[in-house]
Amino acid sequence: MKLNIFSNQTELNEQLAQYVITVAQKAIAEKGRFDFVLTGGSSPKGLYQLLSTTYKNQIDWDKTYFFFGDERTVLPFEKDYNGLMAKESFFDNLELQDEHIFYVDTNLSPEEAAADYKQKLDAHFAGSAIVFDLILLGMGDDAHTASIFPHTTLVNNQELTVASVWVEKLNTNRVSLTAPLINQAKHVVFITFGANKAIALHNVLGGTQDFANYPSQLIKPTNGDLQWFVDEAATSLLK
Ligand SMILES: O=C(O)[C@H](O)[C@@H](O)[C@H](O)[C@H](O)COP(=O)(O)O
Repeated sequence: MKLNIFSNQTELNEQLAQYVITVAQKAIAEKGRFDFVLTGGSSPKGLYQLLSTTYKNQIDWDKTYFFFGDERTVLPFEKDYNGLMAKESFFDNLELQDEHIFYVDTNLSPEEAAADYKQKLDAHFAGSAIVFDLILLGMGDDAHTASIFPHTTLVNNQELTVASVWVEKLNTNRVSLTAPLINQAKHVVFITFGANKAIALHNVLGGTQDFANYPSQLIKPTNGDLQWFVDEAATSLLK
C-alpha cells in the first residue's frame, strides 16, 4: 500500500490524473482497452474534470470503458445518481459511445439492478474473471467505501459479485461491487481529502483491524496494488 500525501486538492488531483493516465496507457498498450471503475460522491469531481479537459488527449477514450463502484437507488440521472455526477463532470466533455459507459440500471429493483449489472460485467469480461484495470474509491467519514457501510451485510459478503445492500443509517438500498470483487482489480486507488476524513482515515490506516466499523480496511487487492491519494488535512491524526 502506498500513501501519497499532498498539501492541497489541486496538487492531489494533478498527481492522481497522471497516475490514471499512466495506468490507462499501460492497459491499452497491453490488452487493448482500459476498464475503469469510477467512484461517486463529491471528492472525484475535480479529477474527472481535469481528465476530461486539461488531459483530454492523454487517454484513448475510444478504448476506455467506464463502470461504477456503487450506485444510489434513485432513478437514472436523478439528483444523487452517481452516473449523473460522472456524466456532468466527465463524460459530457468527451465524445463517448454509449456502450462504453456501464450505468447501473436503477429502473430495476435494487436486487434486480445488482444482478443485471453483474451480468453486464460477466459479458464485458467474456466470462473470464472480472479484473478491472483501475478502481477509484472514495471514503466516507464513517470509513465506508463504495456502498460497503459499517455493520451492513456487505461487510461480510465474500462473493465476487455486485450486491444490493440495505443501509439503515441512510434508510435506503444501495447497489455496490463487493470487497472481494474490488480486491480482484489490478490497481485500486482511494481519493480522500479534507479534515472531516481525518478520524476515519486514522481508524482505517492506523487503528486496529475492525471491518465492521471501518469497512475501507476490507480493501486489500489480492494481486494488484493499493494507493491512497490524500491531503495533509485528512492525515492530521496519522502518526
Ligand atoms: O456513492 C457514493 O457516495 C460513493 O461511492 C461513496 O462511497 C463516496 O465515495 C463516499 O461517501 C465519499 O464521498 P465524498 O467524496 O462525497 O466525501
